[in-house]
Amino acid sequence: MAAPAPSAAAAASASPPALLPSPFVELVKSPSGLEKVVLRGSRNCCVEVYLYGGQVTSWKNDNGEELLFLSSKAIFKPPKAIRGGIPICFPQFGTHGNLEQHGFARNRFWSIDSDPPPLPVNPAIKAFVDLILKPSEEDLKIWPHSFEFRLRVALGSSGDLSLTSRIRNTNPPGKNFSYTFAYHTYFSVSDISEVRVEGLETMDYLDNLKAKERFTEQGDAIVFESEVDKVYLAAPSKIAIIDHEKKRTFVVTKEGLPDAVVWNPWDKKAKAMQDFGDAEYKGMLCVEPAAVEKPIILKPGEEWKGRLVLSAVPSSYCSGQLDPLKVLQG
Ligand SMILES: O=P(O)(O)OC[C@H]1O[C@@H](O)[C@H](O)[C@@H](O)[C@@H]1O
Repeated sequence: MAAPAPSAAAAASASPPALLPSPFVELVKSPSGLEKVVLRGSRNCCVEVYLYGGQVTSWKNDNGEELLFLSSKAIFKPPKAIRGGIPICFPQFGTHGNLEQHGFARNRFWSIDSDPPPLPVNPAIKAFVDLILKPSEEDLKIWPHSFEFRLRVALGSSGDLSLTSRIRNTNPPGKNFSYTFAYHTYFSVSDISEVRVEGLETMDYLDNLKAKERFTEQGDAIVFESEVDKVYLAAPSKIAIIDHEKKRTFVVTKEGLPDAVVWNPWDKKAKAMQDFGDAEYKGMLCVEPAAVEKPIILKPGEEWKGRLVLSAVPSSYCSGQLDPLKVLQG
């Protein structure tokens, strides 16, 4: 049976500076009392990751502009997941199973992993941190599987943010497990009605607003005029979110994650959420690389890897000069 994951306080007291890989990485206490790791890049580029949820809550570019949405009403206290940033949905996405919505990884305390198994060296990485989550005795009662979930959060020298998840089945022989997963990424946008998403045209999707019924998207880029909650199936590895007003394009690159969820709660649902401002739906959009339709199955000893890379590039879409294909193909 796996040892329970240490609490945040235990993680902090067991975290001398040597646990952190470089001077660009710092463990600090936030005003809420929760601990977060701060990754610093060039100029004002910076990423913040809470040990609670293993959750990225902030990603700033060179100019110090925030690129992720974090609700002004977010609650930084268990058992609620933090509303915004990049919650990790594991071992269940949404209501695709019997566990609580989006699984439990997003409201557990993760630890700093000082000695992770090696990952391929990427010279473009400026700062990174490795976190780990193992199930507690309580977790094993609700999901009876032993696992090691390692998460590397890395800030590239050009300001790219990457999240690499490695999930290993540490059950005894013969005990497979299966799970669904998502990087529930909340992007900050200037005005949702000025945003379009490219890369999901003509894709099949399950509509969560219509009892998960399957439909096919039309041929145009996706724009937003009302509540959206769709799981696009077998989506391409690159998706572009074009913010006309900000003249900024987010490029989402995903590996090992076939699906992509697109969510905006719009006005009515926004009002119903305790930890979300009534008008905040106008300034956010979730595009979530995911594995939903086909659960991932791991045998004991097997490991799965799922990766997300985010970059924010200036877009000249307003002038019609940028070829959308170039954005999508990198
Ligand atoms: O409020 P939660 O549990 O964070 O979920 C927010 C939304 O997350 C999205 O990923 C789901 O598709 C939606 O159905 C859900 O409402």
